[in-house]
Amino acid sequence: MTNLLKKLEGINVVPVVTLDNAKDAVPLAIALQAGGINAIELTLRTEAALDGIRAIKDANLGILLGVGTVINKGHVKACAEIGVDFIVTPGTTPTLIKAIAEAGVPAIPGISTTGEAVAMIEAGYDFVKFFPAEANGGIKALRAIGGPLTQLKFMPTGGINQGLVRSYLDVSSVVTVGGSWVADKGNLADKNWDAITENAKIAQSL
Ligand SMILES: O=C[C@H](O)COP(=O)(O)O
Ligand SMILES: CC(=O)C(=O)O
Repeated sequence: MTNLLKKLEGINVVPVVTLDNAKDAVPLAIALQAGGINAIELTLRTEAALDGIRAIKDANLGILLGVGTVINKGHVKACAEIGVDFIVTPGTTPTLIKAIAEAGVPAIPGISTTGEAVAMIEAGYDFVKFFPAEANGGIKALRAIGGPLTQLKFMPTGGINQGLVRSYLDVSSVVTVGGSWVADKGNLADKNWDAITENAKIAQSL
């Protein structure tokens, strides 16, 4: 997983996006890249998601292509077939982690407790998602969970906004944070790519 971690270092925020229209995927990815963010996490929460993910893959933009809300074997298989760069899970079960291992796709498994974090260390991971970060106690909880687990790096996600990013990035175990505000629903619906580029620039400057 170290490779993936290295690729995400220096990216302040991985935009988490739930697409309603697959046709928006490529212009969105280009808008993020124009703002200096070379990664995206598209969630598998809509019908449009897989077509959007395929469109970004086929466009060969060089953006780090992540897929979120991966919660079953079918999702993992689809990600492996498309050849995405990484999988993100909101939470992780033994069945799911086995499917991910068998598919051989890099992943950032979601955890919210110390026990789950230890289970991911057991499974061979050194980089996990802390989700839902703010609802789970935010930075205070993240520091407490990570305290004894010095080998673990984190991508906190959930409830993190522009004002909170810097304080998360200042935690030494945090590599990057996930958040939906960079490519928010309003700007996506309006196809306001310039506004999304501007949000990305701001996120990268924090
Ligand atoms: O499900 C929530 C997303 O992963 C992150 O969204 P949020 O940044 O709006 O909390
Ligand atoms: C929350 C998130 O990033 C996911 O659904 O995987």
